[in-house]
Amino acid sequence: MSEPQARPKAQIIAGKVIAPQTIDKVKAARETLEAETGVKPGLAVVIVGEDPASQVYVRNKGLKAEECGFHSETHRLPEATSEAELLALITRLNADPKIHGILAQLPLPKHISEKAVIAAIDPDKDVDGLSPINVGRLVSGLADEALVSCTPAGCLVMAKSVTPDLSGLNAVVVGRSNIVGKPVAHLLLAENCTVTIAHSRTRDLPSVCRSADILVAAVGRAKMIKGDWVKPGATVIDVGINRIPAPEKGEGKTRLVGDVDFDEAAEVAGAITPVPGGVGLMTIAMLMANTVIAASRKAGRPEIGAGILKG
Ligand SMILES: Nc1nc2c(c(=O)[nH]1)N[C@@H](CN(C=O)c1ccc(C(=O)N[C@@H](CCC(=O)O)C(=O)O)cc1)CN2
Ligand SMILES: [Mg+2]
Repeated sequence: MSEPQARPKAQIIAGKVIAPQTIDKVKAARETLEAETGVKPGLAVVIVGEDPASQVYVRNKGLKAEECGFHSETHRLPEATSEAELLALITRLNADPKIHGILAQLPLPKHISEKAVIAAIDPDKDVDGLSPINVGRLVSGLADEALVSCTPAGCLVMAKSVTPDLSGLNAVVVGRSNIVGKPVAHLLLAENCTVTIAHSRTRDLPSVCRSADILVAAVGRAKMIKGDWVKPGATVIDVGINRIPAPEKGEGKTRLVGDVDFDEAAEVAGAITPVPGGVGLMTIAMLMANTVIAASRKAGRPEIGAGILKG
């Protein structure tokens, strides 16, 4: 009898491959929408203050919107902007027919309520999918009306790139944040997965994780999920972005790692997203998708935007 073959290492679900595929679909849908209705999707990004990382994300969102052929506006407001001034801008953008998507880059300065700002955005223009109305639509299964937040939506695209039909699979989501854990759990439920949301009080977390065909890690704790927590052949989606010391790169240097111990998990999983270069790269692609989805609904042609997330 021949020796059994060593199991190959996990397939890498690469954001640098899947995000451009999503952007290609966005561009095609934008072209169809404009050719058939004359509507050009418009995205308004609002940033308050000088946070350097936020500046980079906002610049990348504007550049990507231009690359997709959108009308793109970036509103840069000083740190001292009052909540009332920001709300007045949101009101103007809500009423502007050129604008189909509005987002306020987070975090906002401490003197401004993020909750109040997000709630002020017209839910049909809330391309971050963070408003209570859009969360409610998602939970109620109103997929045709909801705008789904970008990181959870990106997780789903990545999981479906490996297993297009998730129906009946066991999904475990580690983390119960409003921004990732809860929405990703509802997206998986809508795909007919059997979903468990695990969190800091979950008993025997390793064995709960080992029950997962789809394991989503969104806790914000570096390398918490070990290789022997992963079911052989499972798909692992790592949402964590944690900066840790990297003395091997030199004194004071750091590197990014996920919530999953990648080297261990990749020996066991069937497929896994890396950090960096995984889910993070999908966030801006899904924002572009949501902008076309919002514009095509407004133009009375929802199927054009909906096509981006099919097949
Ligand atoms: N209004 C919003 N604010 C914020 C969001 C958001 O979705 N909407 N998310 C983050 C910031 N963000 C986009 O805004 C974002 C974060 C990370 C990445 C990304 O590509 N990460 C890379 C690693 C990048 C690195 O090397 O530092 C990766 O994971 O590979 C994109 C967008 C908070 N604010
Ligand atoms: Mg605040």
